[in-house]
Amino acid sequence: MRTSWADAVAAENAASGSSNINGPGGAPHPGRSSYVPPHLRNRPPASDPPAPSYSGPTSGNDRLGYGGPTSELRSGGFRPDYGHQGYVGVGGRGRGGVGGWSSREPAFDEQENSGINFDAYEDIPVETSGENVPPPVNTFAEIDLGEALNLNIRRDLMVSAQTGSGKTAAFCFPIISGIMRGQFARPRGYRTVYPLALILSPTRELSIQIHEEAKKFSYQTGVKVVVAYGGAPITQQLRELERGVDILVATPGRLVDLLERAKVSLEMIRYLTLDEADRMLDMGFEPQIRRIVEQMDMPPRGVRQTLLFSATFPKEIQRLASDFLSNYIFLAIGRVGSSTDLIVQRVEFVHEYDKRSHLMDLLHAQKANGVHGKQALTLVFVETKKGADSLEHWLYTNGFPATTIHGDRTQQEREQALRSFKRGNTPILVATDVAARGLDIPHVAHVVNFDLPNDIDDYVHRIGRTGRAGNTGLATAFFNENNSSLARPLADLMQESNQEVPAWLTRYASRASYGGGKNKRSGGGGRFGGRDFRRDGSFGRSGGGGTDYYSGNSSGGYGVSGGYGGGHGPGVTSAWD
Ligand SMILES: Nc1ncnc2c1ncn2[C@@H]1O[C@H](COP(=O)(O)OP(=O)(O)OP(=O)(O)O)[C@@H](O)[C@H]1O
Repeated sequence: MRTSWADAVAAENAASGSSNINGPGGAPHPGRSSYVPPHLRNRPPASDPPAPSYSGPTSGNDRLGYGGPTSELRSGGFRPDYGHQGYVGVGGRGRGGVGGWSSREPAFDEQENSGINFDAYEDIPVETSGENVPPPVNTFAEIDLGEALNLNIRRDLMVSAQTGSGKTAAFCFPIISGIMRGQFARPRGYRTVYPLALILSPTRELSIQIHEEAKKFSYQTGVKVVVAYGGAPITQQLRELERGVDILVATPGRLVDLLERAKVSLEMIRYLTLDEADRMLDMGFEPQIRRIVEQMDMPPRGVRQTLLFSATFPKEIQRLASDFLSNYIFLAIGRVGSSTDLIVQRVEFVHEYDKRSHLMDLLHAQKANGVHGKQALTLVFVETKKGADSLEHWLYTNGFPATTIHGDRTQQEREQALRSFKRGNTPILVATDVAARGLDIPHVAHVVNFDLPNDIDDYVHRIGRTGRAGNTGLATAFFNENNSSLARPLADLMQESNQEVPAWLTRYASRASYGGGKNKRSGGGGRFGGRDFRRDGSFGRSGGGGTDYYSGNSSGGYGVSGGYGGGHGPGVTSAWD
């Protein structure tokens, strides 16, 4: 029988009687040698990367802090003869000081997360706003399935909850419960089906995942869940629909197709959920969403119940979203990487031409420190589809089994890539932003932002692929001059999440302070978890006068050049499908 990486780690943990080999407060494995990247050998500990005032690969602007001659790095590929002398940390900016993994950092050999840290839940701040907010429920046991749930599901909801906190269950439970309790007399169409609930999500893989979760939750309830998404044969999906559907999970494009063919009617929709709602209402999806919600036969707001969920909720998007909601409650739960410290974030200064060798160094270190030399599941985000293919190829030829997921691959290839990654067959997944949101992949130990996104919210979602459900994770970002516009929001986010912000990033951030752009944040004391825009008195429907957290202007110009969610300059292929 094949054993996956995760199984191997679990077995090792069981054998050692510990689920946390080198976790917080734990000591590194005695006797386990560690890999030293070539450019760090015989070098003093890391120092600061170049000050932002320099530009170009001059000697003063070089990665001296990373150990010297870049020519060595540029030519550096996989060299199996490297000695193992104790890894001192690429970039060496761990929270425990210079070099090495600090005792608070999740080590790479901590590949299997240590189980859910339930204590951390107590530290997660929860805020609500809106009228007549129902009292909170702290445990499932205390739920009065009658009154409390009925009250909870009577109101519309906009939820901003940190990644991996369990939003899927949060919107599925009331829907399933409501369907079970309701008496719905549905029309009998010859070829048309009338679902009671619609869950829309921005990617096919996320729809598949929500469908799987919703099916588990509705097991033995009689509630039928069907999924419809693009890139897969529609005939099979139609067959499933014809067998009956209560909850339809769909991507917008395929749903529009089904509506146009009159295969689905939204007339009986009682529950509408937009997962990753901010993404669903940005430039890319908004027209399709408006068409589905406002121009077909869906009951109006106030008649249906509408639930919007995401980890991020820019104010301009909240304003758009309020068109779909009626007298709603805003609920903010936690902040990404917040006081619970689940995701350790590192940012390293890496020139464009050094990125590959730098990644290779990280992967070697990870492998050397890993269990039985196995690679921890690592998700590497890049900007473009072409970039994803090319990096995957390069990794593969350098001895690291990798696969890739992006919009130019067939749906079959995409699903196969995800499966292979989850099983540890190809423990490195090179991805565009198509994998940034919602995907719940157990055991992702490390997220690498090989190319940083242009938008801080995309960064938040990407790093959220690790550190899920109370587990710990590590996120490393490669930063260089091309990412200057992200310096300030990144520094703010890291500071807010109690991460160590490198001095050079702070310098970049202070230079970028007056740069404007959609990453500009208003006022002090940022709130990355989201804040109800209705509480900002100046934020009117007309869009005048308010300082938008993102747009930096008051003309409602969200999604200016580059566009939210894609954020690509002219001539660059969109990473989204
Ligand atoms: N009460 C719970 N106890 C234990 N695990 C849970 C609980 N609720 C959810 N989970 C698990 O936590 C993981 C993350 O949940 P989910 O995918 O719904 O997160 P999310 O908040 O939607 O994240 P994202 O913002 O990335 O979409 C899942 O594996 C889920 O099964």
